[in-house]
Amino acid sequence: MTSDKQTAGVAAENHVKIFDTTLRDGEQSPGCSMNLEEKIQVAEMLEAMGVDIIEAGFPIASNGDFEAVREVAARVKNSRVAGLARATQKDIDRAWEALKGAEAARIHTFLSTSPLHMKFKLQMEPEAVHQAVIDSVSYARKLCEDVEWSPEDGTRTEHDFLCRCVESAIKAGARTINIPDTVGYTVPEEFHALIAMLMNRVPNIDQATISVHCHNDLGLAVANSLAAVRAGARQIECTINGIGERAGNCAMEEVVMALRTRHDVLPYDTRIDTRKITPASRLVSTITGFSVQPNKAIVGANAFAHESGIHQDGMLKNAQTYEIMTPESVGLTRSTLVMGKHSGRHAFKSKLEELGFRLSDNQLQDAFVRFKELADRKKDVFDEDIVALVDDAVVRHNDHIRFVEMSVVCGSKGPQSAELTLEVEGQRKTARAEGNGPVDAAFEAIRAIVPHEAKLMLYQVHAVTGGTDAQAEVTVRLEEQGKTVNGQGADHDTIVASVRAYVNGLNRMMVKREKTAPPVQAAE
Ligand SMILES: CC(=O)SCCNC(=O)CCNC(=O)[C@H](O)C(C)(C)COP(=O)(O)OP(=O)(O)OC[C@H]1O[C@@H](n2cnc3c(N)ncnc32)[C@H](O)[C@@H]1OP(=O)(O)O
Ligand SMILES: CC(C)C(=O)C(=O)O
Ligand SMILES: [Mg+2]
Repeated sequence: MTSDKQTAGVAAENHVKIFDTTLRDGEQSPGCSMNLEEKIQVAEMLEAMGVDIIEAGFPIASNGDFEAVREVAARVKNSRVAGLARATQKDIDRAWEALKGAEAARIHTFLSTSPLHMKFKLQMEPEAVHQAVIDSVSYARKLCEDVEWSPEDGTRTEHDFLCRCVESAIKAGARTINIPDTVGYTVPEEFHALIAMLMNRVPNIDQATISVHCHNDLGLAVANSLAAVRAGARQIECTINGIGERAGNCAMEEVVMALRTRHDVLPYDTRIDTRKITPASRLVSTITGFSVQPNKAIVGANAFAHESGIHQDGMLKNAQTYEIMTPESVGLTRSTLVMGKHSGRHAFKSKLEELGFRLSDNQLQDAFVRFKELADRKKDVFDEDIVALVDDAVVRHNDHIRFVEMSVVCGSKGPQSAELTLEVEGQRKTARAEGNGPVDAAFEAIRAIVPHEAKLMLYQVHAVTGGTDAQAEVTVRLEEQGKTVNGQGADHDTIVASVRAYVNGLNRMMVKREKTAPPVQAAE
């Protein structure tokens, strides 16, 4: 390990460390999967935002997770990189193996402490759990100077036992004690009291930073995290767009903007460059296929939109009448370049930068070709069109299966049919199929070209802008042997967008199959 960084040890009085777990808990969202390249893109964005600690994955879980943690650890220089491990030597060894190349690393080890989890899940007596906490933290500390320990299901743990485990974990060398509300059960007053209780009762608590990790099952993850900070917590675990297990985790954009906007009553600072919030949200939504609900705080499409007359009147007179923060403060810039069929590559690139995208040359080229095609067909090309189109180009990068062309016969007479050409591992294949409507026929044609077991669980169409020439954005969810993935596609033709989305889902399923291949077992 290299030198101690600002992120190790006890936090400065009013500084709240941001521990982002988009790449670990976020990736545990049903339907979510990121490949290595995508994880690196997200990690680089998090580093650029000023995230203190990036939890890059759970290295024992799969070879894909191990490689992702190792690559992120090797590349990221300005944030600490953490890897998750259960309370076993093989998990901790595997995490350290992935992390040891990092400029600043953290092993995050956890063990359930609630009666319910100990009895039914771990099938361990409390004494054995307590001993395992000491053993796992001590072992991790032999490898890495920065160790975080979490009592899983902390908010449903008996207080005496929680205090005892926390004290022992600190004695064993944990520098951060993270209190997870694993099932999103607590409420702000109760969580505040729990953190205050730990601050008062655990004798060596001042040797560690208290962290919190809140889930959103009751929609309280952000409120609970803020209550904990008021009680003395100085690290918040969160994810971009609040993605994560079940209803998700505390949303980074919300908690950071709450601290910034209400600094008068919450006088705590983070290192986050809030102008990177919108691009980060877009990147994560594109990569995971999880669209952001329009009324989502901070990053939803409507978060800064004003439609009713009285509000618009107020906004024209003084924006503060209806805006408690500026769109610019979260990186939402008002458009300066109007795009159309006469726009060139330079303007397109500038527009993408204005919208917060950073594309490789190949992605830029793909997106530009599609932009020109769209501009030829569509009178007004809005920012939303460009976002949808670029999302599509980014998503499709490195695909094994690619859409080439398609024609459909549809209408009320039937039978509806589709003739589709895909490129599979570089080879063109064509199939014709009939179906119950053109989308069904097109999906049948995909199944004929790429036979697979996955079932279509969800099919959703959304118009990117108004007007009959609007682009369609389609989301599908596929399920195969209990594993789910989301696929997204955009096109001015709804059926083509549907095929793009389905093909994207199949590509993601291939990544998921690779990632869930049995992990290489480290020696016990
Ligand atoms: C609250 C959270 O977010 S925890 C993190 C959740 N994330 C994940 O689970 C990531 C994906 N998971 C996986 O890939 C797999 O579950 C693996 C590779 C981690 C483990 O796979 P398997 O060895 O097949 O075990 P499986 O998942 O079926 O069961 C979990 C085992 O870990 C044990 N376990 C759970 N938590 C812990 C812990 N913190 N420390 C030690 N053991 C634990 C369980 O008791 C169970 O043990 P058992 O097999 O003796 O009954
Ligand atoms: C691993 C732990 C911190 C977790 O994700 C949870 O308890 O929710
Ligand atoms: Mg969690």
